[in-house]
Amino acid sequence: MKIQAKICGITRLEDALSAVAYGADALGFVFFSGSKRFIQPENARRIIQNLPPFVQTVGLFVNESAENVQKILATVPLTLLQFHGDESPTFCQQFHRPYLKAVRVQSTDDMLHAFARYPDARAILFDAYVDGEYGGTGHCFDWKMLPEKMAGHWILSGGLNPDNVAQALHETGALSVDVSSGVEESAGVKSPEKMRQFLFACQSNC
Ligand SMILES: O=C(O)c1ccccc1N[C@@H]1O[C@H](COP(=O)(O)O)[C@@H](O)[C@H]1O
Repeated sequence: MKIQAKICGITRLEDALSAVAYGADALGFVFFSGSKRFIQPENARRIIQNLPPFVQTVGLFVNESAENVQKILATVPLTLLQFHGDESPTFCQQFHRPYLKAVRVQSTDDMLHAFARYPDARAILFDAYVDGEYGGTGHCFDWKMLPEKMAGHWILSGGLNPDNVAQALHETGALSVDVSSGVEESAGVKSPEKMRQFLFACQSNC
């Protein structure tokens, strides 16, 4: 099975085009003003307009107001929403768009409950729990916490990088991965070489 990979925290067109050239399936745009990777909606729109048509464009939100999410949706052609805060199922559903719900994992139960709580999510994304942070931390969680059987589609995230992604895929059996800080040169600036190595490791895992 082909591994699907998302590169998150895109802020520059050249990084987006490199990620796509190296085989990324999805690009993430962070609309959370508390992030070092925050992008203005107009800039995200300009980047997306220059992408080939079949690349998924993911808008990442953290406890944003519904009004602001709607405003961003009116400006930016997003194909998927990623809710990475404490959003309720009702909140996530109201936009009538496919969405991912992120869970910052502290236990196996957290993961199992997420599928029951967000039954209409396209996938549940498992990220590391870091006190006081919402994501993009570069920390892994203990992959041994992953349950034997998942109740739906899921995405492995948190602290992945070119050096550990092959091992992560091997140990967890994940079919989809998401990475942000592990393929950067500096916050919000991606490294073409790290993205190439990361995506090559994913493709070699088929
Ligand atoms: O990337 C961010 O800045 C960010 C901010 C707030 C919430 C989530 C964020 N990114 C997501 O975090 C995970 C893990 O990132 P990393 O690879 O450990 O740096 C990933 O799913 C990003 O989409």
